[in-house]
Amino acid sequence: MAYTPNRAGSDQGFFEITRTLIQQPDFCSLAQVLRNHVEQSGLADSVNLLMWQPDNQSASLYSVDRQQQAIFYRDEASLASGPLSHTLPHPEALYYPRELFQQRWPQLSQLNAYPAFRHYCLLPLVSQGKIIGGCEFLLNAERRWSESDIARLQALAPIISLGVEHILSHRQSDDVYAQLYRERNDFRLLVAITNAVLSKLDLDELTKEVAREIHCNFGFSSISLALRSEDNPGKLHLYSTHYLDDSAPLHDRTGVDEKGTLSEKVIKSREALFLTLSSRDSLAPYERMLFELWPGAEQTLYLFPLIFSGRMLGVLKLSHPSPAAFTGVANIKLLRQITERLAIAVDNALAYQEIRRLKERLLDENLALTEQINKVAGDFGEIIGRSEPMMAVMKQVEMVAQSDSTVMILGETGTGKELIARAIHKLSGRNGRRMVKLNCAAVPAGLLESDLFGHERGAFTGASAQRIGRFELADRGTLFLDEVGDMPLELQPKLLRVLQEQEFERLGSNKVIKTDARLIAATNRDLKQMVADREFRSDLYYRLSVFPIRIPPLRERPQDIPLLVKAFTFNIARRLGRNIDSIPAQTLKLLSKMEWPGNVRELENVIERAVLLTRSNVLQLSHADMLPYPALATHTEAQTDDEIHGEEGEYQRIVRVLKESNGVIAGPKGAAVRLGLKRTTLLSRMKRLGIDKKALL
Ligand SMILES: Nc1ncnc2c1ncn2[C@@H]1O[C@H](COP(=O)(O)OP(=O)(O)OP(=O)(O)O)[C@@H](O)[C@H]1O
Repeated sequence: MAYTPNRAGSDQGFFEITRTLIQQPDFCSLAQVLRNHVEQSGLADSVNLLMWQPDNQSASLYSVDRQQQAIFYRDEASLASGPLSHTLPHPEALYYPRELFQQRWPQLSQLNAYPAFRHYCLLPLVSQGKIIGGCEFLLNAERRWSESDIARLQALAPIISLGVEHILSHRQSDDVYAQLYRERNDFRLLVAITNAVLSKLDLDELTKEVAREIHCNFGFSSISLALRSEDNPGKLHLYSTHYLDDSAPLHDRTGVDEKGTLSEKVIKSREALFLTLSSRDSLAPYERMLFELWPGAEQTLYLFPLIFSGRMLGVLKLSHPSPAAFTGVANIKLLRQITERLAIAVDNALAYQEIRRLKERLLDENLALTEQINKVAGDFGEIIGRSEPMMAVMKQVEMVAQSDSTVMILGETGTGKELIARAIHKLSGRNGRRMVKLNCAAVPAGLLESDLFGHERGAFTGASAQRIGRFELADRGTLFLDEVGDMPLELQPKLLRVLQEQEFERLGSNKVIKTDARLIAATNRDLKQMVADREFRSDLYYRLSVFPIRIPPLRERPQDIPLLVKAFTFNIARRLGRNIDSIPAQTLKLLSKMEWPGNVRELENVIERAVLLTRSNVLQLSHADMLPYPALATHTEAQTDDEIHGEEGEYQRIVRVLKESNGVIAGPKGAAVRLGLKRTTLLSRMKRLGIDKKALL
């Protein structure tokens, strides 16, 4: 039907309105322009645009009121079942007087879009043969629409349809563009995150990097990775980053029980979990931290399971202190994709961590083995001694070896405490594993703790790599703590805890490590006195002294000396490629009469010197070699250790030998060898007695 110009009547008006209608960017402005037009031309008092969505069988309404305020109803069920539903099967104009409209659609009549009117007309809007909606005209006048009015309204309908088509195609291309733009950004982000995470093999670095990317791209303020512990089932290792301050995020690493946490729910269900919490009450203690960091705020949480190859590795937990704006399906989808990549990276990092741990363990094992092999070779493999006191010691060794009891070996320096410790280990059921040794006097106090318990990377300045402690190395074997009397007081409670609970933590870690190491301790100091002087904890003393074995000094068993001299001579001669097959009886007698302050080690040193100087097959020991050693006969058996080696005597002896050796401590001519002491023992004694070598020279 041809358009009849409005009352002012002109083709110009028709072109104007056509141009205006098809230029509108959205439905509201289209409704506004239409209303102005029909009002001015007296065709109607208001206009509603109804848009039909066939996908979900719903309709939306766009309109403006008299004050030009937009009116919009989306998906109103009453719209879809209103007059529009009648034009869908028969695309024809519908007319109703008010009374009938109100009667049939009382609900619609309540809406702002249907103010007072007398006559109602609905024209279908058609595009490419399909109904895309309808245009409602409301007239609030006594008069009804004339034939020519209806003709003009009907001529308007296809132009309105064009306007709607124009808006829809624009909207579609905008949607397509937005979709493409979003997909491109998502893809970029995925590539960036994948590159970032896959290049990080260290879990700390990996989690920091992931947190940074997620914070920058999604605005989450708290990002945590809760990883299940392989060694401790039921425990979670947490790596968290909190963005209270963008330039200085707070990194936190801790271990918690899995039970009762939100992560536990996700781990069990293997499903993501989204929730908003307004109170901390239902949360596990560590999860409450969010409410402490952001007091008074609600927390929106997103938890995604980290699954790789069907294996549940843990949970990625994201939170934000207000109802967040990331509930869009696309963002959730993107976060899921990020989580999938993160799971691969976490699996890689865990595998790398394991390889590094095994490598370190292997290195440490090799070192320990070499140490052990050297030691065994130097020990001649057996304990020499037929004297009564030594036989008693051997009996005690046999008795205690098979049990797992802690043993305390007491005795002066060089009496063979380490040898006895090795014998206990060899005779025990643990002999298939190693005996690990730690000399508490040889390690600086500050390093002793990490030597014993190990440390994590970064636990303290200089801890550039993770280290396994001696307790871990000695697992299922034996740990020999030599010079235990030199253990710093502050470290003693930790040792006591391991003895009581068989567990400890590495420095810088909360992970509890179980140990099944049997402990053998040794000391040449008077621990009882140290307890009285409060230099040694009494609880530790009693715990260590479950089974004490005292090794008698050589002067209490001179009858062992000939045996020792023979064994040392032949073994040393063989080692040095010398052929010595006899020792003069006189020499043996002389040696048996000497007092050996450094005990067996000192005797061994003297024999080694003698073997080196011997030019025949008979051991030659010059008188001069014996000069530094006082004869045993000068002391009676009743004399105590302290009387013979009192602090004063020991002090003078060390000072004298230090002077004689020009302050040289180590080496064949050093003071340690001459005193029959280990270098470390001499150094710790000098420290204890306040001897400053520099002041002597
Ligand atoms: N009964 C023994 N038979 C054979 N060799 C022995 C005996 N006792 C000690 N030795 C030797 O003497 C040296 C010192 O022994 P060991 O290191 O066991 O003594 P120690 O009491 O642990 O010394 P320290 O108090 O200085 O730690 C070692 O070379 C060891 O082989």
